[in-house]
Amino acid sequence: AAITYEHIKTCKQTGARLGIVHTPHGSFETPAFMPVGTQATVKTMSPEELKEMGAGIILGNTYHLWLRPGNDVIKEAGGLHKFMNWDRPILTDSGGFQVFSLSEFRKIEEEGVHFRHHLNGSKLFLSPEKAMEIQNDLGSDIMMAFDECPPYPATYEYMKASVERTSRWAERCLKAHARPEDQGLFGIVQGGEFEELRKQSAKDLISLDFPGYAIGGLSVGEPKDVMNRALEFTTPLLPANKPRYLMGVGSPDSLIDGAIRGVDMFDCVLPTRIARNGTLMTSEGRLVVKNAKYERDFGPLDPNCDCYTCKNYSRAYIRHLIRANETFGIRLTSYHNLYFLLRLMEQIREAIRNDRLGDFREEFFEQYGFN
Ligand SMILES: CC#C[C@H]1NC(N)=Nc2cc3[nH]c(NC)nc3cc21
Repeated sequence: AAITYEHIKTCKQTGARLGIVHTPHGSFETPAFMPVGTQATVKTMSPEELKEMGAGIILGNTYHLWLRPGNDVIKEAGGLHKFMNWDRPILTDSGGFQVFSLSEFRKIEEEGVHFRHHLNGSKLFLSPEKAMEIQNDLGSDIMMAFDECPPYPATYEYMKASVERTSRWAERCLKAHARPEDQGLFGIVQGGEFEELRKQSAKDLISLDFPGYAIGGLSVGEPKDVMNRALEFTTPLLPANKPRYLMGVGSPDSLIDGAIRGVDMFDCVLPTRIARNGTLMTSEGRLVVKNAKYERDFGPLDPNCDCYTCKNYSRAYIRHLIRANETFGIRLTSYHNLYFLLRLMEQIREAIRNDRLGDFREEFFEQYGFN
């Protein structure tokens, strides 16, 4: 099989698990954070820098790469790994969420989704089969099924119909998947905050025997306790011998709380997105480097960080670059934020090894300033 999960151990203090996911482009330890490279680049970072900071796997987006430069161009380049010079694992999302979050006037039918191009308004159509064809062309190690992404919040009736369609589409994805021996296809469990529907969705997808399962429909604006509760009744439904991927998550506290609830894989645009306006994740909480109080602060962004940015540059210098709109400033802040989250995942894995993730949560929340 293209994707296999090796369970190492479960934390004695929490439900968190330490594991390794094996893919055709190498293996990565879990719980893992996946930097997002939507348009075939993790914004401003080189592959060498991503490796240096310990990124084991990165994410690409079917929707964006289909529209530009086109999956045909990337296929001709020899696939996304060659095109972007990244020889480690790549996971691609299927486009379902981007249609829901980027495009208007979408019309959902059994066949697929009709919508407008989010930049030039031209008419577009995505279906389970089309999403499989694009990801097969991209050659990602992990592909996502094409799911129907309901708005948040949604009524029970709407969500029920949506879950049933997502299950029918998952079956169509499996049938259309050209090279299961080279690329692993993950099903996406839906159902919002309704336990019955999460159970139904999980049951339908498990019967199709995917090599891994994503939990969709979260990190779409719901309160954190709603997300945590949904995780508590969803992750136990999923097979223990396969990876569990929580899509679109997240902030440091959500990564810890997701790992505690048995999640193995995460992705989020947060680190690079907030880096672009000079907001940094540090061991003492968030820091907005443009703030005047850093004008003559010649210390590192984070005194407890040993990343390239924190070892070589000061808050004052980075504040100056960001205010002067110098690209190097965004590179330094992006590098630090990605490093911060990747190091947090290493600390979570270490805490699981030592059966103390609950204690680590207390220490981290106290220092970072979470309630
Ligand atoms: C409804 C639904 C759903 C999921 N379906 C697919 N294909 N991708 C996702 C990406 C996400 N990103 C975030 N938050 C940033 N939540 C996500 C959820 C999904």
